[in-house]
Amino acid sequence: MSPMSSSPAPVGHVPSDVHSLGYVRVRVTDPEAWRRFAFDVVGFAEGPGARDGALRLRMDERPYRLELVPGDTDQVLATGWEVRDHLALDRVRTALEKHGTPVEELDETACAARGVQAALAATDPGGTPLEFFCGPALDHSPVVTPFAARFVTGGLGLGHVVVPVHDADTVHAFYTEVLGFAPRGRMGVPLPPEAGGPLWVRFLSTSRRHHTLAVMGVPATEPPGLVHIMVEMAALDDVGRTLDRVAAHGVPLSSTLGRHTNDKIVSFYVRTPGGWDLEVGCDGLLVDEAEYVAEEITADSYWGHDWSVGQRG
Ligand SMILES: Cc1ccc(O)c(O)c1CC[C@@H]1C(=O)CC[C@]2(C)C(=O)CC[C@@H]12
Ligand SMILES: [Fe+2]
Repeated sequence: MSPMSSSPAPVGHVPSDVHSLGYVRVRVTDPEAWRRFAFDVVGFAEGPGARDGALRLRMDERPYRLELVPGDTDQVLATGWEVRDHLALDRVRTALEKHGTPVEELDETACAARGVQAALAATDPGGTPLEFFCGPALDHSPVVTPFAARFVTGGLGLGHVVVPVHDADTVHAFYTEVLGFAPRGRMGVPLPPEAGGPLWVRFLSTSRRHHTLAVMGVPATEPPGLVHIMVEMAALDDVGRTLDRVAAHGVPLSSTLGRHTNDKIVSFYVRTPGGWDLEVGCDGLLVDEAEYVAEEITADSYWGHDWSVGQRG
């Protein structure tokens, strides 16, 4: 490009080497319950290439976006952050090392098991296990989901993940200052007076998706280390039909349908067999970074999202 040409930064550009939430790997104690939940209730496609009894939930041209590994705890194994290429992966490694975060390079076997060219493993200051990877091997066969729902992924990644953290400020600083995530605002969740001040949820992203990560400040973290994972479907009818199947199968809801005030997503939350929630949504906002400022939302939703449904017997 000639030095005279001034091409504006693309709308929504966040200057981070982290491109998107590429995958999440979770250990699960009940793979059979997960099989029914994933394929008969939610309607993921089954992805190819799973090893050792793992389940691969496919949403798009990736062999999986969620990988469920059988084991004796329900626990997040890795949030998998995708970078553009091996050069970006090197820069991420340098940034982590400079910050003093130990980084481990995944060997060829581990990369082959994940279907990626190269990957690093680290742990964030809140204790969430991280992987950074580049070069995902694609599956070009048609994405045939059981109920014909289509998922919104692509450059926006799989959706978002919310993790519980003890020290939200330190974790927020790690993602913003070390990894270049853009702050996308916060919300204070009121607690009963005896519990002290509000519980803060802070939102972050590397793309036009309003948030790909949120950290929820809690007094103490414990497994599964996940509050929820959000997946976005292409149409309200996909979400509505999924809600019908949740009811038909008697799977417990954690929250009714509603529209969030920050990412504008219309979603509901359903309890997974892993003891954390899956948020199924549609109609997410595409942030224009040129216009955006980090805001504080003072209600989680414009309407709906009745969380008391999850507390009922
Ligand atoms: C507030 C909000 C905006 C966008 C989202 O995608 C989203 O998941 C939320 C809700 C975050 C948060 C939660 O996940 C656990 C239960 C919480 C703390 C509530 O009880 C209200 C806000 C909820
Ligand atoms: Fe969410």
